[in-house]
Amino acid sequence: MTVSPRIEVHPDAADLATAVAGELLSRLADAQDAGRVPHVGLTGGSIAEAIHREIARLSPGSEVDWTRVVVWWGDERFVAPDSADRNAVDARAAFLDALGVPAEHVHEMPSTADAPDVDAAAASYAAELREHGAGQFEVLMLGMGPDGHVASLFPGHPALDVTGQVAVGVTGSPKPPPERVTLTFDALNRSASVWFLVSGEGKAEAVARAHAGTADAPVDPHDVPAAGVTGQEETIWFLDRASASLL
Ligand SMILES: O=C1O[C@H](COP(=O)(O)O)[C@@H](O)[C@H](O)[C@H]1O
Repeated sequence: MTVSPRIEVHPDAADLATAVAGELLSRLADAQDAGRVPHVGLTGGSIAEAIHREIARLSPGSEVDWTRVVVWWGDERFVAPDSADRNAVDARAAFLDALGVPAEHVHEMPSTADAPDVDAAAASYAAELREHGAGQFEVLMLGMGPDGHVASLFPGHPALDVTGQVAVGVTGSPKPPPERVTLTFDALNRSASVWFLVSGEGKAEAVARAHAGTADAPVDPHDVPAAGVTGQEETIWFLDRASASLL
């Protein structure tokens, strides 16, 4: 069953970051109360960085036990492990290290130090994920680029058509760096909750295009890849006013 996406608009990027961080802490605490060890999918990008800082700030006032949280990524740049281009480098610096998430619970995608090429990196991450439910995260957070890309699935790119795989290597990404690893649509669509995190006027047109579909004429994910991802139980688009301005 597909559940209709919900749109939540916040005044600006700072409010959006605070709201998402607060909601995530509350979901994680609820999951732990219910006896689960929540698995969360992280993303990169400008608004994600602000959210990570808010998670670190708000966490001490929450009930979340970070030793019982497991983190994964929806996509990653295939570069050196300590490169500032890595999505994981920001997340580690902003909150994972400070909050004491155990190293064995932090599942980074392979870097150039871990795998010979993007295909090997994708195969290795897929195997790791398959041991843990192949991407059935409690919450999967995703950014969206101004071109509508999600994770590292870019409009018109062959990776969009990969099925029956959990992860795929990407070469020739239109946004640098060119080599990346991304979860496929199959895997991105397995999570209970999918949260899109989108801010800024530069994303307004892509947001409007992602939501322009109808039952008879759905948006083609080849044009707007973000439109091809939904959660099993909920899909929430967390927007600021600027990114929602063309809805
Ligand atoms: O390249 C990427 O871009 C998107 C969005 O980034 P933003 O800076 O435009 O917010 C991000 O979601 C993705 O994880 C990342 O690899």
